[in-house]
Amino acid sequence: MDIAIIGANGSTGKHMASRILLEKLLLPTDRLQLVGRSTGASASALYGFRQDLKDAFAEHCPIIDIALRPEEIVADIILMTAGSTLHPHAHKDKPPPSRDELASYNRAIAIPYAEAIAKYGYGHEIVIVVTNPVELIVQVFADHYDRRRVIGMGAYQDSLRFRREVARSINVSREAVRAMVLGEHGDGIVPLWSSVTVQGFSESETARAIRQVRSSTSSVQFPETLQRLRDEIIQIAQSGHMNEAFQRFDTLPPDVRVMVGPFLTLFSGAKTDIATANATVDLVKSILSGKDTVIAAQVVLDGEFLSVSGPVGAPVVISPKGWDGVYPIPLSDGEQQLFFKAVQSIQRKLLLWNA
Ligand SMILES: NC(=O)c1ccc[n+]([C@@H]2O[C@H](COP(=O)([O-])OP(=O)(O)OC[C@H]3O[C@@H](n4cnc5c(N)ncnc54)[C@H](O)[C@@H]3O)[C@@H](O)[C@H]2O)c1
Repeated sequence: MDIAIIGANGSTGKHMASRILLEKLLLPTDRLQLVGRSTGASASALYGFRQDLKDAFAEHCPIIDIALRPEEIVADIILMTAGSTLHPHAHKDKPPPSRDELASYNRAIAIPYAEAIAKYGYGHEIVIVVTNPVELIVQVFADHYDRRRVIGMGAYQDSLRFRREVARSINVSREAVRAMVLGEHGDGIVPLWSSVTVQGFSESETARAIRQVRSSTSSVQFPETLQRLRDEIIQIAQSGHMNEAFQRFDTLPPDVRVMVGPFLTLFSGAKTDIATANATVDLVKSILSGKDTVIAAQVVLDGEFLSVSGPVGAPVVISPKGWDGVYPIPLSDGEQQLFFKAVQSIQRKLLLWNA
């Protein structure tokens, strides 16, 4: 089993590499490939990073290889995390960060990798996309390669966050909560309250707990609530009271915290790289386990879920072969409306970004 990390010199890539070695996911005969650019800082820094990894994990290190061209990638699982990231605009006169800003830059980075994997790869690689905007980059890879082997991380991580935030609000452990977030990894997230189950709670106890912590009575009202509460938090953060902003954040409803949490983290000047790397490696572990698992992830659909075509966060069954099919999870009317709105929003953006 070989794993390649495209963008290994970046902060998310580095955390992924270190966690993969820490968890001993690879045997000494397996290979971890660190992929960077032949120009720029990674051309030399990756050699130093490899040395640091060897130093840290000497006893159980796999072969660590460096690739500085897309066509040199050889791996069974490819983690795509190269690209520009959101920068905080923690200033009143500047607009909040937008995923749109990243699109054309990151699309141009992804295309040569997608082309090279299609041309030189084994044909069985699984590509996990972390780079944002995740729907666009998933589409880029699926345009060149088997769409069933391209999985975007956004909805997976949003679902983990949703589970954690629901658990925190109702005072149980995250492991006790099952829940999914579909739609867009961004403003068009669709938290599925109808999918929430809590271990040890009856249906009526779960419904009561949800009523107490949910942001809006219906999913359709969620975007408006999210916008209003995010604006409030931004205002507090922009006035320089970061501690107060995080304190107010803690009182927000769980579905709103899913979106505002990473936003506020970036706004504070920190990054979401550790959580993202951890979630990505968890997904790799799920794939390696060989068991069919249902997750939410960005995939390119061809009518399999609610007759939608194109990239969107959907419930899929993953296995070592990629995503085998969708899991037909029922959505409430409001959730379905929100989901279709997210699909339209993604498609509008893709038209713009691909023009
Ligand atoms: N899905 C999520 O929840 C999530 C969370 C965090 C970051 N991200 C995304 O992951 C990406 C990386 O984020 P980061 O914080 O690690 O950024 P970073 O700037 O720390 O790292 C990006 C790395 O990509 C490398 N790179 C640029 N062009 C390249 C190329 N052509 N080939 C190989 N490497 C190249 C850069 O040298 C850099 O090392 C961003 O697009 C970011 O938006 C997604």
